[in-house]
Amino acid sequence: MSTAARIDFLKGHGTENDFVIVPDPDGRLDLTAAAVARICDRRAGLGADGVLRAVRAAAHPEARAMADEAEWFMDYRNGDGSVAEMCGNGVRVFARYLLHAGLAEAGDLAVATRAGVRRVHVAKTGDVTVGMGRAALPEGSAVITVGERTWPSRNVNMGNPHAVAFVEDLTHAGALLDAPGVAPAAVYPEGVNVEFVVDRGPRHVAMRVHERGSGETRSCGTGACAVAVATARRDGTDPALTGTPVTYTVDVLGGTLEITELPDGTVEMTGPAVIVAEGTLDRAWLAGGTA
Ligand SMILES: N[C@@H](CCC[C@H](N)C(=O)O)C(=O)O
Repeated sequence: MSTAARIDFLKGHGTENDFVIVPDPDGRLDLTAAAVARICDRRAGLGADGVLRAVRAAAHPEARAMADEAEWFMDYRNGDGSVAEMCGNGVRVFARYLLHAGLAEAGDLAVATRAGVRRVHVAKTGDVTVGMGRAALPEGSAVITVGERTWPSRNVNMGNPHAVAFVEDLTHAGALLDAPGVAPAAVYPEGVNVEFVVDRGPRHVAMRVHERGSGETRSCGTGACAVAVATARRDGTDPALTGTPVTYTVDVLGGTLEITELPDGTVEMTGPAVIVAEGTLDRAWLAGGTA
């Protein structure tokens, strides 16, 4: 385990879904759930929706099997310290970080995640495109409740679980300070990210999200993919049936993402990813001290 007094970090965001990036190439850092929650605290810490620890795939037990395909593993944690399988905005920011740090060249690269290897196209500047893999549409659906209102939802898995509910007005989701009701809870034994969706125009929707482990965020990349997939089923534009790719523009509170589903069921996401700051964290503070 590394014992340096200071730990490097960077801060970045993708459509205002913000992350603290912790470079840990050799996997030496014992990044506990409590330490992640401390970093993500918006008052007493740096503030972020989640943490992206950058570890060489060969140095991480969960990623070693992917090391032939991807040099780097994105160890993603939610703001409360919990582990999640995948983060769509995170993987764009992660790729931007690799370029920024000189650890990868512009062009095509692969990133190992708990949901498998994701292929990313990243230019020197501008948007980043990620192959998000195949969406799964598991059996079972849940009813979402906020206050007096309820909606049926569509179960979409993008490596992580989503419940997509079409609503009349995004304000009906309320303040989203608490997680919406999801019943029956057994549909999502590991918890779920909940998206609320309204139409904005042809193949254009807007969403809000309450994320498992992070609360309401200003964007969720896997959530936007889940929304596009659910909307294509609703609209009858499912590429597996039409044989034609379909692209949805998904507005989130922090910007806009373009999501394309291909006839083979794979999903691509394009959107911004920026690094905004770099610094060091005090190890004693991270371990729970007040230093
Ligand atoms: N914001 C992310 C999703 C992060 C993980 C999620 N909260 C979960 O627990 O599944 C994204 O951009 O996809």
